Amino acid sequence: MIAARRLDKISRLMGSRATPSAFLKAFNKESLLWTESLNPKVRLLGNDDGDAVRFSTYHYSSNCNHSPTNKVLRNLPAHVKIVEVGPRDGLQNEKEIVPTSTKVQLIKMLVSSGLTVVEATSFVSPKWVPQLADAKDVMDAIQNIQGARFPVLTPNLKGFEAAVSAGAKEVAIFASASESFSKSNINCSIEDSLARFRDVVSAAREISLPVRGYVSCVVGCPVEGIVPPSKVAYVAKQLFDMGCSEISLGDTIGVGTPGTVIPMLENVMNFVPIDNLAVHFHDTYGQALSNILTSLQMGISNVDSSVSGLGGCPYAKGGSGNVATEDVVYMLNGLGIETNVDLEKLLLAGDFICKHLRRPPSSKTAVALSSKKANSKL
Ligand SMILES: CC(C)(COP(=O)([O-])OP(=O)([O-])OC[C@H]1O[C@@H](n2cnc3c(N)ncnc32)[C@H](O)[C@@H]1OP(=O)([O-])[O-])[C@@H](O)C(=O)NCCC(=O)NCCSC(=O)C[C@@](C)(O)CC(=O)[O-]
Repeated sequence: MIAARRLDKISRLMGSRATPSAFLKAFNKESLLWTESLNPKVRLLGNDDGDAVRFSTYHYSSNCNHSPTNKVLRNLPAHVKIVEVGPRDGLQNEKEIVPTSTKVQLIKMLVSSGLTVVEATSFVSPKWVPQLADAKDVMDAIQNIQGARFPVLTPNLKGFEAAVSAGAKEVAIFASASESFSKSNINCSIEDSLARFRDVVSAAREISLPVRGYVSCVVGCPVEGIVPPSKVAYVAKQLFDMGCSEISLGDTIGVGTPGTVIPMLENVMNFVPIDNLAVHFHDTYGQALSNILTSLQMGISNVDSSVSGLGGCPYAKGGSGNVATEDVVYMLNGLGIETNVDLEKLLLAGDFICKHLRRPPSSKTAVALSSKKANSKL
């Protein structure tokens, strides 16, 4: 039986989202096992028959709709927030510059499918990313669209000020866990970028604007190869400590598998509360959905994706598009996880932009449904 004093301490630690090491320090294995059985928000990781048992505090949704008897599914969140990045991450990498009116129509269709966060554009140098040079015009045209938030990327104060005067209500800054990628993407070192971002976050704070922080190259870098999880955790912590409300962890070149994603997430979770984390997977090796499922099982409930799998960073050679939003929604529907997204309407948005780009829709879901339709006509 655990004494009342100890119980009180356990609940205080849980309330404060204590790190696993704090739990380890404060309690013995028995009390943790006991706590786990009472509260699904605390979970043991690894085997528990040695001295070096690893513990982790995962914060799960309390109203999860899965049967607690299913060990694989019981820890999944009941709801996932999808951050649609197609109009920004998707279109920044297209050779052809998409007209503003097409971008705006795409955003409208995405919102009408039920997506509540649509990253609209970037206020970056038009010399670096000419595809998004019409950022102000896009923002002007979407001002009156209801039902969604439209964050935009801002690499520095110049971009932040332009975004705010164009009506942005939410911005995102983007750092990298790889020194080489930081230089090629934003032309400065990681430390210099963090100093710039502090200025952006403090300017945003003054006008109560939420700031999202990206960390790129969280498992691999096109130049440096493997990126150590501790570097990712360092940059994520810096962004969180400076005031970012959500940290999106980007596998920019899509090389991750659950084998590399799990240790990376474990490291980051030691410093950033899980509710403030999002995952952003590119699908170069077809691993994005397994990485997302793994992340959900670890307690993440914010997922970035791009309609029809558009995307890629012009400064990340070898990377391919993001995971397709249609495929994420299909998987989440299958798992009984709410997204509030209407898959049919989302497919229409994918079809719309792919027609414009003169290519067939490339989400697996769109391909499967169109061949099903074709077969049913035979
Ligand atoms: C950061 C800079 C600007 C530095 O670029 P720089 O050349 O080092 O900047 P600078 O301060 O020396 O300025 C050079 C020129 O750019 C102008 N400038 C300076 N800032 C801005 C601005 N905000 N908006 C418009 N113009 C700007 C500035 O006024 C000047 O104009 P000039 O005097 O030559 O006419 C540049 O490197 C840049 O714009 N990089 C953006 C690259 C980018 O957008 N990459 C893709 C997004 S990141 C990504 O996709 C990854 C992510 C987020 O999806 C996650 C993942 O997948 O992992």
